Amino acid sequence: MEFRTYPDREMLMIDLADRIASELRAALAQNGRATLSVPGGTTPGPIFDILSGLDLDWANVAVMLNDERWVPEDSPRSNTRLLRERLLRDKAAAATLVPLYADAPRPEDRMDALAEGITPHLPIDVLLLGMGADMHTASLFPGADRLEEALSDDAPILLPMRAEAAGEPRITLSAPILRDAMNIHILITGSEKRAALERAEHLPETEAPVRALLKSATIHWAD
Ligand SMILES: O=C1O[C@H](COP(=O)(O)O)[C@@H](O)[C@H](O)[C@H]1O
Repeated sequence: MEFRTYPDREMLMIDLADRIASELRAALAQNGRATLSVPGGTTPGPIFDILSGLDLDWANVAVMLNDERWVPEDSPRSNTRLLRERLLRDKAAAATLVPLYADAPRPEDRMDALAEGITPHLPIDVLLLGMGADMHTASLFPGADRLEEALSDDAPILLPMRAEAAGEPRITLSAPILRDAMNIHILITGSEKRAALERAEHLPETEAPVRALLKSATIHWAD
């Protein structure tokens, strides 16, 4: 694990967006297409704003979420909504969104169809992860009902996930799919998350799910 500290959040967002763009360009040069997988939540918005204006062959980039809250797209809780509003606009409007939500009462009702849509876009070229202060990443929450299954090496691509801290039901990429990504970045801000990440290194994955991704990740932090 590599830990990068930035003088402030603005520098972090500019630098990391630039690094993500370079990695996407390298994947495009090598394969003619690239897959970018990103978190939702409150932290990555500024990176999305920067990326959306960068010159890149976006028409050959597939963008997907690491996880989604099972809420319709007009909900303020929808990660897909965040993606559409902050990333898939301007130059990045040409990218293809690989959906992680479909209109159905439960994630289980659409799991297979959504996984089928993801398969052609694997492995992920560039993975950006967030982390909660409870050490969850994607929707791999401590204490979640299907966490052990999602952490196992033979986990399916996608799993439904329910946890008290999660609020609504979730859908998430599993740990092996996330771990298979060519480039892995974890974006965290503030002292609480930094302390949580340092704790995670010494805890089992069931208590600190982010640990499942730490080995090959670069952590990007600013206060
Ligand atoms: O619920 C979620 O939380 C994490 C962390 O979000 P943040 O608001 O603390 O930045 C996020 O990475 C994940 O994608 C999201 O669904």
